[in-house]
Amino acid sequence: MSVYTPVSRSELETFLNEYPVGALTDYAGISAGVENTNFFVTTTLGEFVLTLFEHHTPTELGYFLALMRHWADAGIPVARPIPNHSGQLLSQLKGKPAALVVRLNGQHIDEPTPAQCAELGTWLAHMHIAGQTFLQQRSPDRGHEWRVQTASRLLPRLDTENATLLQAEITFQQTIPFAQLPSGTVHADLFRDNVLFHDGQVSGILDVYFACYDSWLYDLAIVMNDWCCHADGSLDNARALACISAYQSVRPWEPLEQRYWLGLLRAATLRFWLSRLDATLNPRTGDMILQKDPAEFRNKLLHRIAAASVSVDARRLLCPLPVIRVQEACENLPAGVSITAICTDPGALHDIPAWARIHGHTVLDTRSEGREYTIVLQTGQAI
Ligand SMILES: Nc1ncnc2c1ncn2[C@@H]1O[C@H](COP(=O)(O)OP(=O)(O)OP(=O)(O)O)[C@@H](O)[C@H]1O
Ligand SMILES: N[C@@H](CCO)C(=O)O
Repeated sequence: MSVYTPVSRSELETFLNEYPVGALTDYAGISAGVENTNFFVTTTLGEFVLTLFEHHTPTELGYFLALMRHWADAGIPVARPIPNHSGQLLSQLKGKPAALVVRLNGQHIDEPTPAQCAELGTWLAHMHIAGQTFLQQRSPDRGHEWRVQTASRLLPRLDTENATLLQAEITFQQTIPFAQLPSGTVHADLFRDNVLFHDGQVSGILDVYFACYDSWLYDLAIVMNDWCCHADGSLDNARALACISAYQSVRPWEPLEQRYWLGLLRAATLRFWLSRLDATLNPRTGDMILQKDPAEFRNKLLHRIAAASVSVDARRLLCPLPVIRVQEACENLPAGVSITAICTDPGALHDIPAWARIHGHTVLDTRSEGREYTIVLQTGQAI
């Protein structure tokens, strides 16, 4: 992260006196990350990471530290928190809640291979399964409700193009039944900068501070959008397939997950577009603040939308064919695909939406321009 709260050497020495970690030899602020203040700490007995939590409550932190211990006990390579002399995992420094964890070996990977994406997909599925025996639950702090509220707060500050995109995406997101999707404890922020690799294996899963109870596949979508993309934001099929297959070899998807996968990929891009936009428009103060680019996720969202779009051009066909053409085009489509039907028959403005509603799809827009009629639908279930 960025260092929001500076810590002097003598303050750190006093803090470390409460831990069985020996005497301080060196420490340095970590510039990666955006949420908390982190330091690498070297003592006479080992290497550690000190985190000062910038906005979480002690209750939430109790959840995160207990989860780290739970996942570590289950063999997941997360950093194990160190108890102080009183047996507490959570302490205080500079008036902020603070914790000391073991520093893990390994390096971040900028350009993962399909094999590394598969390795990560496997670990993510194991984390989801291990999470089933973790009995505490925490609501998502960047979940659907947050996305809707944040969008409405930021919309007036966006230019027309971005505002139109954001508004349309929020409308689409309302069609996803988030509460019905198979859910459990998820990491919710498993980007490349939160994973360490050593000798081709995952050696560290870091930064569980967005972990919560949410849709498992949304967690995989977050991974996919960071690990399996080309520079332009489009998905790299080889990496995406490797990651999904490895995940499913441990935990196969349920039918509802198959159906809403495309929508969850979009939800996961929207989440990070919004959080980065928010951080840009409402910056926090501190030293070494790292600001991540919102446009990266706006572009990813555009690619996910385009990948989930079908256009039906029925302009040369006669009434009542537009509905049949839409039906044909939609055959076997999963939910979350947007269908734009263009026709010259004014009856299509009524017939296509009526057909769509019967089949559980959502009509996003109907408009007419001269003698051309456009209907935009969102599939809500396999047709
Ligand atoms: N236990 C650890 N072992 C090794 N390196 C670590 C450890 N914890 C953190 N780091 C390093 O510090 C960086 C920042 O940590 P972390 O991701 O937890 O910060 P954050 O501010 O919460 O970040 P984010 O922006 O990802 O939410 C990591 O990317 C990693 O390089
Ligand atoms: N991983 C996030 C930052 C922390 O939530 C991002 O890249 O925007």
